[in-house]
Amino acid sequence: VTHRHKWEVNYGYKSPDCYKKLAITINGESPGPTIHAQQGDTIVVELNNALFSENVAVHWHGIRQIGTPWSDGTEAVTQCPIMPGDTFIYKFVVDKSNTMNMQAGTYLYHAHYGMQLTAGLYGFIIVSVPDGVLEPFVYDHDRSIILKDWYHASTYEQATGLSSIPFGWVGEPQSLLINGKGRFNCSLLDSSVCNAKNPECSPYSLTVVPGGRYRLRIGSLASLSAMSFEIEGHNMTVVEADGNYVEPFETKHLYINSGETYSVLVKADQDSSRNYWITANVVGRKPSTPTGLAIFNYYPNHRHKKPPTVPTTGPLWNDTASQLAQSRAIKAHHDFVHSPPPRSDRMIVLLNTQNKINGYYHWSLNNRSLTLPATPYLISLKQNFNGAFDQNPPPDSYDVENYDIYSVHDNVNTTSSNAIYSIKFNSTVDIILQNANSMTTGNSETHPWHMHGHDFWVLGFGNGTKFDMVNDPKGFNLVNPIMKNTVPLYPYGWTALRVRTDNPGVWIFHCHIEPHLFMGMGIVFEAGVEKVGKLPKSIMGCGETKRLINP
Ligand SMILES: O=C1O[C@H]([C@@H](O)CO)C(O)=C1O
Repeated sequence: VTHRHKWEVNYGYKSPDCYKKLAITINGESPGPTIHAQQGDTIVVELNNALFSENVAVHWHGIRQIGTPWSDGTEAVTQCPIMPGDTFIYKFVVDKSNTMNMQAGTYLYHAHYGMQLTAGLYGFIIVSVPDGVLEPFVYDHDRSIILKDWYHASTYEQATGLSSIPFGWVGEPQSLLINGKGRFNCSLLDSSVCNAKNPECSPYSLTVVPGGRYRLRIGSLASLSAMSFEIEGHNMTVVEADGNYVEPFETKHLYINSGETYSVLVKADQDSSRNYWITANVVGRKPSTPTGLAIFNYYPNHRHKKPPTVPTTGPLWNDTASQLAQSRAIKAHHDFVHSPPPRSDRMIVLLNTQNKINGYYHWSLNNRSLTLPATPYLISLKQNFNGAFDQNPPPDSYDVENYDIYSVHDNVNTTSSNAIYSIKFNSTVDIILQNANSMTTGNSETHPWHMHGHDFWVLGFGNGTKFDMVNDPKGFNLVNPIMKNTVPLYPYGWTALRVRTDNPGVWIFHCHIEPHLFMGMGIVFEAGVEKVGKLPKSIMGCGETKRLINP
């Protein structure tokens, strides 16, 4: 089955939290329309860029693009950006089987150009199982909630601040949006700018029937904030993470980072004469954003009847131990374990640092801060445009013995680079993400890392630098690790991943905090690019690819 969508991407004034702001919309909406499909279906999105002054590209987050690496939607990596006025057709399967698993589940889409995710270009992709296939859990109703943090400053000002001297950090968001709705305190502002009576910012209300069993799909496309999510008085049973079935576990708070999706089961089994708060709170960074609010509405109470209670503020923002405990509790469902290969062919250790290059703030991996080339890597590699990017590969590790991750370093050897890793096709690679102190004394931040084109096994998390995969594999879960596409790296800690490079193409692996990616926090790798079929002309038109279209 093929699902065809026509999207017009355009500017629009939106007031999701009552404050009127210039946003980037799809067919007039932010969040954009949800894409629904069954596993194995084909999605076609005909995207017209109606932004008169900027390019666009859209990434299908969690969809592996097996056989269609040019549809990954990553500007400068897999395609030239879509220019103003142009129409581009994305076409891909959700999800073709590879050697390991099929992927029914919960996915996302969002802009992958500049900071257009922050401007509001985001939404859900929901892939259901084929008819007759059973999932390892039951529910009566399927609902979804997308989380976002929201800024009032324009993303152009933010991007300019990030790339200026003095550095202008984006700061904490003004609001948290639940299904595109939040509430900013308008009392000090003119009603033409901030109107508390605007129906656009009435809270999202999820109506449930008493006794009903709900599958709630929760995804976050925050620009910055990790959040804890809670439904007052109701426990949640986690059953899916990033499109993979989880050994069920119960929790009161769900921690969710940007780029992650979860499905939880919730039973509407509480006192049905009232409504309950749904809350989202910032964790991982010191919050200065009010709680995001929505209503868990028991039918037949009025949808907007206020719960009689004070909204929950969630767990302490800096209770890293409980966030780590939840990450560790996520295991593959016992009937859906895809065991990782017992050993790897290569290990890449990535030291995450914040540093300055020529006075500008950057984020770097092993002293390389990613800059993107004018010609997309996928095309350069297929066409042997060797001059299009730096041909010296970045380092596989850093000075593990001597680098003190607990102190501030100048990292004076750091450079901006568009070099990439070349990894053997169909090999097994371990990636150790190693956190460190930022440029602020006593501070290390949480970074959600997202990989394109692959799910990886999450082998383990720890504090400090003692990951020691070779000598102490005891600390790693090789029995029932969950596969994910996005995983957190906690302050002063490490996260260990294993991945099979079984998807020919060029892929980015990056921090999903949009300003951090903007500041260079990612790596690009190539595997099996010689196996990629003929590239469509539609991805070309920029940099050195101009001569391919007009020889
Ligand atoms: O990249 C960042 O910069 C600021 C701060 O470190 C410097 O202002 C911050 O909190 C980040 O996450």
